[in-house]
Amino acid sequence: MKKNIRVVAAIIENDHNEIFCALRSSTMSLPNLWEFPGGKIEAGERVHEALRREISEEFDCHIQTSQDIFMETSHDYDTFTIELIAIKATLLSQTVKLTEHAQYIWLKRDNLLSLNWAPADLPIVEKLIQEQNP
Ligand SMILES: Nc1nc2c([nH]c(=O)n2[C@H]2C[C@H](O)[C@@H](COP(=O)(O)OP(=O)(O)OP(=O)(O)O)O2)c(=O)[nH]1
Repeated sequence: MKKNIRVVAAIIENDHNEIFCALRSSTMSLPNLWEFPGGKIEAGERVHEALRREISEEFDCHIQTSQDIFMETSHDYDTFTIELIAIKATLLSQTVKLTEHAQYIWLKRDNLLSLNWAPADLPIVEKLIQEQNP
């Protein structure tokens, strides 16, 4: 049976309505694909707590998370099934430092589909675009 992983990801939006997108590096799993930053929820960890920890580890910065879950989606990859939980957030820090990712970019919703996203993220991207063009 395939492994099931629970991953939490942040939809970080700035004052210009741009969203933070992160490029997985060539040495990470799902290399060279774009994602919403986050990572696996550890045993016994609360979802929001896991998200703040992952963002701090991967981008050396702090976020404020929304209480609500924006979207929960699941996707079957070849070797595992992902349950992906997306939560909106804002950046509290002035700077972001990449510790694992290859790159990041702030994009308006209209431009999100120009990136090559991890397949599990596409329903989230689509919901974000619909939010603006209901
Ligand atoms: N963080 C994140 N991971 C995603 C997204 N979409 C998606 O398919 N994934 C996949 C990529 C990875 O296979 C998995 C998350 O694992 P990870 O490697 O980023 O998490 P982690 O930092 O906890 O992992 P680890 O290296 O400590 O084992 O979920 C997304 O939007 N954000």
